[in-house]
Amino acid sequence: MAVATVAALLAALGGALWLAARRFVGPSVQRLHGGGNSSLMHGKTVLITGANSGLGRATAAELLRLGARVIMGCRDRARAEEAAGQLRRELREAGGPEPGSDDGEAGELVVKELDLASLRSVRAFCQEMLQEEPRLDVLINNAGIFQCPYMKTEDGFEMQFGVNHLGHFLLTNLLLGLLKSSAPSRIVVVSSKLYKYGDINFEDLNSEQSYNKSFCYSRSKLANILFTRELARRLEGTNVTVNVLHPGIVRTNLGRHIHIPLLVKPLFNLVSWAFFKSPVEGAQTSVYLASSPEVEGVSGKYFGDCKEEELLPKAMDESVARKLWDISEVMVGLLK
Ligand SMILES: NC(=O)C1=CN([C@@H]2O[C@H](COP(=O)(O)OP(=O)(O)OC[C@H]3O[C@@H](n4cnc5c(N)ncnc54)[C@H](OP(=O)(O)O)[C@@H]3O)[C@@H](O)[C@H]2O)C=CC1
Ligand SMILES: CC1=C(/C=C/C(C)=C/C=C/C(C)=C/C=O)C(C)(C)CCC1
Repeated sequence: MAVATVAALLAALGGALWLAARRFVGPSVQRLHGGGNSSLMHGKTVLITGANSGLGRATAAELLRLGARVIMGCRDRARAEEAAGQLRRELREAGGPEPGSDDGEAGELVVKELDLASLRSVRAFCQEMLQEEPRLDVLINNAGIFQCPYMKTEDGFEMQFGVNHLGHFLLTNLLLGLLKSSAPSRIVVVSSKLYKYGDINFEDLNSEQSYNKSFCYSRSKLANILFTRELARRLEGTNVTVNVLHPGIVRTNLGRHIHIPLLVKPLFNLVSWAFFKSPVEGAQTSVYLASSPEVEGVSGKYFGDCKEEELLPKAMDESVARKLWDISEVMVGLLK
């Protein structure tokens, strides 16, 4: 018994040391696209949804560093202003471009209110964008909600499908004119590998007959991919590209609806610290698709770790993609 306890303690200690070594010895951040060019995004305006937290915040930081003017589309103004203040401080400390300096609008951060769970908010946001912004070079559909209890959006849609797919569907459609007039321009969609476990069950898109929070998340992420592929088809010849990505597993606030007993939480934190990507690491594919000359003209593709990846046949089904587009148009009121 005593031998078994000592062996278990030694194994735990060894494991902890190995994890610590893995964190501290390896490179701190891998910028997979070698993004050291601090003027790559000068003169470009980028809109990022959900930019106050996690991947969106890290994507904003990286694109600011590359000289972009970044609009943060966020549902909570106070949280967004706090994140914007931190991002401005970090940029100053890193010696990046000062807003209002000779670099013009390089490094400028603008906060605008956008609640993707409200079609009214999406419409008001887009109206403000069209009135105030002369151009939009990159739209990053990043905001997301993961495995929440059954909830409905203001317009009566199941929350994960409503925010992750429908809100972004309306947003993108209402901004397409601005993106086209700013071409060459790009749309980047943040999906997840978990799309593999989803299906588009057209007969119950609001999950009123049954609700499974994992399935509904996966379905919304499959919808992101089908949307991207159908939009790429519709945008052929316009010089507006659209690509979709999975970021890997990343240490963010996305797991806020997962209940973990208090006593087990430290173990989860240790595991995520050791094995999950940091937000900056997770943001690299978004930044790559938003800025790299390597993907100029590339459209309708799926990426992970800055490389194109294959999709399951269900994510490439053109008839499902078209049907989802048509139904989404009706759901968000673009077509009566
Ligand atoms: N983290 C991961 O391992 C993975 C993440 N992803 C995807 O990455 C994207 C970013 O998530 P991540 O950074 O991890 O998670 P976070 O929870 O840290 O960030 C999500 C962002 O989305 C915003 N958001 C949520 N609901 C709404 C809404 N109704 N209107 C506007 N904004 C909203 C949040 O705002 P607020 O702070 O106000 O809640 C927050 O800014 C998501 O699309 C997610 O599905 C995909 C695969 C893996
Ligand atoms: C680590 C960790 C958590 C787990 C989060 C997870 C497991 C999120 C996974 C998200 C994925 C994989 C999304 C894919 O699209 C909790 C529960 C918040 C508690 C604190 C530490």
